[in-house]
Amino acid sequence: MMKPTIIAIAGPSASGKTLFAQTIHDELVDELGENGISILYEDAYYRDQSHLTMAEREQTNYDHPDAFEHQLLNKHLSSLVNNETINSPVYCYKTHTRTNETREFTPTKIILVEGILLLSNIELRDRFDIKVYMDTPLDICLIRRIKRDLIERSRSVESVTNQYLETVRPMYYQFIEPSKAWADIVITRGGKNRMAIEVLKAKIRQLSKLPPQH
Ligand SMILES: Nc1ncnc2c1ncn2[C@@H]1O[C@H](COP(=O)(O)OP(=O)(O)O)[C@@H](O)[C@H]1O
Ligand SMILES: O=c1ccn([C@@H]2O[C@H](COP(=O)(O)O)[C@@H](O)[C@H]2O)c(=O)[nH]1
Repeated sequence: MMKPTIIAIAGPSASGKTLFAQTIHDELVDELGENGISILYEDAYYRDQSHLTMAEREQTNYDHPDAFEHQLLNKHLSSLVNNETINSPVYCYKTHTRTNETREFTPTKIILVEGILLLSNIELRDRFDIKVYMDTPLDICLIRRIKRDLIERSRSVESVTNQYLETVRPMYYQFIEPSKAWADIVITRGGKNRMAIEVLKAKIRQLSKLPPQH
């Protein structure tokens, strides 16, 4: 099999990274066939915190690069580029730690990697063939995050807004926003930007036919 092409989709929390990646995946998966396209999540590489109490886990700064095991993600990306299967961790937002399961992840021609701090880390950055940044305004992200986290991540409005003020917003300005400078493509208006989806799909179709120029 040809060497996988790795596409990073970075940007603030609730900017639409997951929706954008999932839409591209779902609209191309049949066309690209078996081993065509898959999504890997940076969030899966949040550190295991099973040794901490729930109260301690709630104090973690999840928007600082140290919250992630980026070294393991980097090692896994290296394996995938060499067409080796990996076992990605599986993270649970409700318990704030990894589960006992892993996800067997077989390399595909196109691998979309999605996460907040992918472009802030130099080793990771070097792994990506295309770097995309979702440039959704922070107030829109906050509204979407409140709605999503209440339904999907068992949070209260108070916990989301406290976390936003204490860590999410300051870490955005310290690490995420500056990492936009590394992006090849900056996308406005979030995960439903139809033209951006079509442009990425066209590039992916082209890359799926050609051996990548590494
Ligand atoms: N352009 C958009 N319009 C409306 N809702 C959106 C849009 N983009 C994303 N969302 C919604 O906002 C929430 C956060 O999006 P998500 O893709 O999970 O963001 P991220 O992966 O960046 O954290 C989700 O509920 C998603 O469906
Ligand atoms: O245990 C956890 C782990 C992460 N978070 C928050 O999640 C977002 C990143 O995920 P997105 O899907 O990009 O929103 C990050 O901002 C963390 O604050 C968490 O709250 N708890």
